[in-house]
Amino acid sequence: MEIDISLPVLYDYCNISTLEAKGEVTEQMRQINAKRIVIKVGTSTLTHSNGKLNLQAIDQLCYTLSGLVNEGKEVVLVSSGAIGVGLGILGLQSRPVAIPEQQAVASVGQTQLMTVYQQRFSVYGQKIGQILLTHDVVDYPISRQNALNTFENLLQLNVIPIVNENDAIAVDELDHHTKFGDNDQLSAIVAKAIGADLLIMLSDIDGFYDKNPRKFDDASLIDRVTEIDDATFKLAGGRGTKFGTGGMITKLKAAEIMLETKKAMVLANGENPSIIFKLLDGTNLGTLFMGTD
Ligand SMILES: Nc1ncnc2c1ncn2[C@@H]1O[C@H](COP(=O)(O)OP(=O)(O)O)[C@@H](O)[C@H]1O
Ligand SMILES: N[C@@H](CCC(=O)OP(=O)(O)O)C(=O)O
Repeated sequence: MEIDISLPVLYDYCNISTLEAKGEVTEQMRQINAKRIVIKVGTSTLTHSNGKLNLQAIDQLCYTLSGLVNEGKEVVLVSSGAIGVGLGILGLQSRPVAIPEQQAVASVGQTQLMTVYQQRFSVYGQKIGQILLTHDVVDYPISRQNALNTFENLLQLNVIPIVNENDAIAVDELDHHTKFGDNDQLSAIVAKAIGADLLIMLSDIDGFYDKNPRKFDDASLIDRVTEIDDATFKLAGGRGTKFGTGGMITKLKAAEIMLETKKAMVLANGENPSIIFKLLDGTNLGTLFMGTD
C-alpha cells in the first residue's frame, strides 16, 4: 500500500517540536501504560467557529491515531461533530429547535464526517469502521453483547472503530429512552464496556480549571484530580461554543465513570491532537483524573 508522506506529517512534527510541555514527565502516566485507549474529540476540536471543518486538527488526529495503532495500541475514536458539521454544510447558523430537523442535520453531518475520516485515515493506510450507538443498545444485554463483539473484532483486525451517538435516530420518549445526550459520557460508557485502560478527552481547553477560564481570567489549571465530589462539580461550568454540548459537567461525569472503574482519564487541548504521543510518554499535559489506589 502506498503511504503518502505529505503535508500533514510535516506540519505535525513542527507542531510537536514547538509545543510547550507544561510540566515534568509524570510517573502516573507512565504507570498507566495504556494498551486499549478511547479518544474522544468534541465538535469544538473538529470544526472552526464558522462551522467549517478544522482540517488541520482532523489530519493530525488521523495521523496520530494511525501511529498509535502501528505501535500496537488498540484505539477507539469517539467523535462528535455530526450536528456541527451538518449545520455548516446546510448553511444554518444555529441548531434547529425541532427534533426531526436536528436529526436531519446530524444525518448529513455524520456522512460528511465519515467521508473526511475515511479520506484522511486512508492516507496513513489505516482502516476504520463506524459504530453508531443508542442508549437502548447498551442497556439491553443481547444488543450490548453484539456491540461489544463488533468492537472486539474490529480491534483484532487493527481497525479503528469510530463511534458516535446515532443522532439521526435517538430520541427520548416517555417510556423509551434511546439518547445518551452527550458524547463525553458516551465515551466513558464505551471505555468501561470495552475495558479500556485510558480515556483521552480532547476539547477546546487545556484541561479542568478551578473555574471556567472563558469567564474568569484568574482561573488556574488543575493538574490532577483523584476524586470527584459535589465540590468538584461546583467548579465546572457550561459549554464553550455554540456547537459544544455539556461543557465541563459532562466531562466530570465521564471522569467519574473512569474513576469508579479504577481507570484513568486525561482532559487535554485537542488543538494539536499529536500531543497524545507526549501524553502517553508521560508528559504532564492537561488534567489527569486518576485515583490514588
Ligand atoms: N472549570 C472549567 N474548566 C475548563 N473549562 C470549563 C470549565 N467550566 C466550563 N468550561 C467550559 O467547557 C468548555 C468545553 O466543553 P464543550 O464546549 O462542551 O466542548 P467539547 O465540544 O470539546 O465537548 C470550555 O471551552 C469551557 O468554556
Ligand atoms: N452526537 C453529537 C455530539 C454531542 C456532543 O457531546 O458534542 P460535544 O460536546 O461537541 O462532544 C454530534 O455528533 O453532533
